[in-house]
Amino acid sequence: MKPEHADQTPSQGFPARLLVVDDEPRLLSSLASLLRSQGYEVTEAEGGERACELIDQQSFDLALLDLRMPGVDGFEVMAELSRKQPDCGTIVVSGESSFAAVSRALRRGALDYIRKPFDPEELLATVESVINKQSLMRAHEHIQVRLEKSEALHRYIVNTSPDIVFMLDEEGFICFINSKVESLLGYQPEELCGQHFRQILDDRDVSKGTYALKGANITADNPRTLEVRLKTRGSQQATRHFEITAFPIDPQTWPHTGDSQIGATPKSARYYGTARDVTERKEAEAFINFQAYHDLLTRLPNRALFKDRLELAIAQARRGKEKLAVMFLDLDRFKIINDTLGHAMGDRLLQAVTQRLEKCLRKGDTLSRFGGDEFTLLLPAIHDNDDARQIARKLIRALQAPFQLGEHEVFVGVSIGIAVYPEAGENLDQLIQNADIAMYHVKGRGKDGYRFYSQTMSVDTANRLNLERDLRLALERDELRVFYQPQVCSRSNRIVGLEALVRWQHPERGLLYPGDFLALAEETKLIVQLSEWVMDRAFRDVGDWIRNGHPDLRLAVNLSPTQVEHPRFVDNLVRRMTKQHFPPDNLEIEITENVIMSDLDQISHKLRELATVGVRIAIDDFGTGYSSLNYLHRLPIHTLKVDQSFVRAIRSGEEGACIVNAIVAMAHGLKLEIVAEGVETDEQLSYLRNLGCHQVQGFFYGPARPAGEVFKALEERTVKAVSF
Ligand SMILES: Nc1nc2c(ncn2[C@@H]2O[C@@H]3COP(=O)(O)O[C@H]4[C@@H](O)[C@H](n5cnc6c(=O)[nH]c(N)nc65)O[C@@H]4COP(=O)(O)O[C@H]3[C@H]2O)c(=O)[nH]1
Repeated sequence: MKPEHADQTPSQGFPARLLVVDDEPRLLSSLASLLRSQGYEVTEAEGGERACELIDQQSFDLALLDLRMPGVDGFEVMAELSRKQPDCGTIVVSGESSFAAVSRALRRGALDYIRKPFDPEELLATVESVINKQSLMRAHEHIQVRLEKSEALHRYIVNTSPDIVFMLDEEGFICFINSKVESLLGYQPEELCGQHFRQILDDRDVSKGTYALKGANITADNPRTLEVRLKTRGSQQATRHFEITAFPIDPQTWPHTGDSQIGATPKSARYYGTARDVTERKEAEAFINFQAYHDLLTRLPNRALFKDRLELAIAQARRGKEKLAVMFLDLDRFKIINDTLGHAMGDRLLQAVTQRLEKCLRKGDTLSRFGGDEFTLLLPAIHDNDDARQIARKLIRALQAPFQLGEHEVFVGVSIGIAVYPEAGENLDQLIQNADIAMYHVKGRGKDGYRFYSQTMSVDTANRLNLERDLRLALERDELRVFYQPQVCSRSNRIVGLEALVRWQHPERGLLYPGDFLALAEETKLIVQLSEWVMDRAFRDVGDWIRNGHPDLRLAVNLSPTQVEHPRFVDNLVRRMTKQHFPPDNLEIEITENVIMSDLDQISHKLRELATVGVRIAIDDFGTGYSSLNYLHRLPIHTLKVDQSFVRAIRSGEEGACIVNAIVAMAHGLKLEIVAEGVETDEQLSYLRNLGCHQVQGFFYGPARPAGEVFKALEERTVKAVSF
C-alpha cells in the first residue's frame, strides 16, 4: 500500500514531513516541539516498534532516529525505512558516540549524525540542510527522468523517420546517422560514424556528391538538394537512389557542449540533413522513360528515339563535314511466318532477329524498331559508302542461317535501303524516306539485298503521293501498256521469244518505265494487281500470235517477289493461262536468284508444280544476286539470263567478260538455255556467238516496243540489227 501523502514533497511548497523516533518520551516531545516550531510537520514515535507501524501508514521526508532503543532499535528502523520509503532520509540523533556505531549508521544510509545532548540550533541547521539537499536531489532526478523521456522521444522520432537522418562535419565526415540506414542500405550506424560520406556514394556520383557540399551558399533557406545513388552494404553493384537535402547547422543554436546520447560526438557537426529513398520513383520514372523511347518487345530504341539520335548525328556530321548512313531494313517473309505460326512466334522471331542484328553493330550505332517488321539503323560518322556496304552485307549474312522457333525452322531475309548523308538527303525525314525508297527497290528486285539510294530512284514526296494516287487510277483507267522486246537467235536472226515489259502511259508525264514506278507499286502492294494485268494482256497478245502462225513463240514474263510468295501463286498463274487459252509450254517466267533463295523449300515446290504443267523457268539477272549454284541442279530451271552488266563488260574488256565465259560454260554443262541481256553492239554479239550463246536480247535488235510494232516484226520472220 502506498503511504498517505506519498506524492507531497517539500519542494512543491508542502512542509517537510518528519518522523521523530526515540524511546524516551521527554526527549521525544521536546525534539518534536522544537521542530514543529520551525513549521515542520512532525510525527512522533515512541520506540522502534511504533516507528515501523507509522512507516507503514504515512510518508516521510526525513526521520530523526535514536539508535539505541529497547526492542526494535534504530538500525532496524533504518532498514525498514530503506525498504519501504527509500526516498526518506535519516539523521541519527543518538547518545551512542562510538566510532563503530556512527560509521555503521552512515554506511546504512544515514545522512548525518547528531550527538545527544544536542544543540537545538545545530540540530535545526542540520535538518534544514538535509531537507534542502534532498529536494535538490529530487529535482535533479525529476529533470533526469524528463530528459531521458525527452531523449527517448527524439531518438524514437529520428530512428523511425522514413528517411536517413545524418550529420556531417565540415569535411563531410559522418558525425551522426540514424538507424534507418540499416534497413535501407544495410549498414550499422556505428560503422559509418567517423567515415567520410563519399564511402557510401556510388562511384558515378562521387564528384556530384562531394561538389554539392562545397557550394558556398548553403543556408537554412537555401538547402542543398541533390539526387545521388548510394551503395548498399556488401555488394558494390547494388545501389539505391536517394534525394538528399542538407542544411547548414547554425553554431548559435547548436548545443554543441556536452555529449548527446544520440550520436557519437557531433560537436563538430556542420551540416545536417535527410536522405530520402526515391528508388521506386526513379525506377518508375526510368521505366516510363524507357517505355516512351523504346520498343518493349525488342527493347530497341523506338521511332522517336531514333529520330532524336539521327537529328543529333546529322548536326554533328554537318559540323564535322562527315558522312553518316541511315539504313531501312524490312524483313522478308515475316508476314507469312507471323500469319502461319501466330503472333507469339512472330514476336519471338523479332527478338531473335534483333539479337543477331545487334551483334553486327558498333557501340555508337543505333538500331531501332520502326514498327512491325521494319528496323532502322543509324551509322554515324562513316568514311564512305563502303563502310555502310560492309555493314549491310554483314546484316544480310547474319540473318541467313535459319531461326529455330520451337519445332519450326524458319528463314527470313532482309531488304536494306541505304541513304547516305548528305548525298541522299540533308535532313532526318529525307534520309529516312530515301532509305525506305531504296529498300523498296531491293524488294522490287527479289529481296534479301541492299541498295543505296540514288536520285533516279524516286520522285519527291509530293510527287510520290500524286504518283501513288495516279498508279491506282492507272489500273482503272487502263493506262498501263505491255511492250515486248524480242529475244533473237543470233545465228538465224529469228525472233524466238518476247519479253513482256510493262510501261505506263501517264496522261501528263508521258511514257513511264518500270524504274519510275515499280518500287512504288511494290511498296503500295499494287504490284500484284499490276503484274497480273500485264500477264493477262501478254497472254492475250502473244496467245493470238502463237495461234496465228508462230506456234513456237516464247513469252517471257517478269514476276514480282510478292507475287511468287503468295501461297496461291501457282493456281493463280495456271487459272489465268487457262482463261486466256495460253499454252503453258510457250510461257517462261523470269525470277531472280534472290527470290529463289528467300525460301528455297517453298519456291522449289512451286516451281516444280509449274514445270509439271510445262511452264519454263528462267533465272533473271543471273550472277548478280545470291549466286548459290547449289540450287541450280535441284530446281527445274530451263534458262539462265546473263545480266546486262556482264555483257556490257565485253566491250570494255573488264573481268565481267570472263564471268560471261564462265556462265555460258556452266549453262552448257548443266544443259541450260542461255539468253544474254543488254546486247548493244556487234562486238558483244560476235563475242557471245563465239562462246556458243546464241539467244540474245538488247538494243542491238531493238528495245521493247508496243504489240502492233512487234507483230509486224514477227511477220517479217527475221529481225535485223536495229531494225525497229
Ligand atoms: N541498257 C540497256 N537496257 C536494255 C537493253 N535491252 C533491254 N534493256 C532493258 O533491260 C530491262 C530488262 O528487263 P529485266 O532485266 O527483266 O528488268 C525489268 C524487270 O525486272 C522489271 N519489269 C518490267 N516489266 C515488269 C512487269 O511487268 N512485272 C514485273 N514484276 N517486273 C517488270 O523492270 C525491269 C526494268 O525493265 P525495263 O525498264 O523495261 O528495262 C528492260 C529493258 O528495256 C540494252 O541493250 N541496253
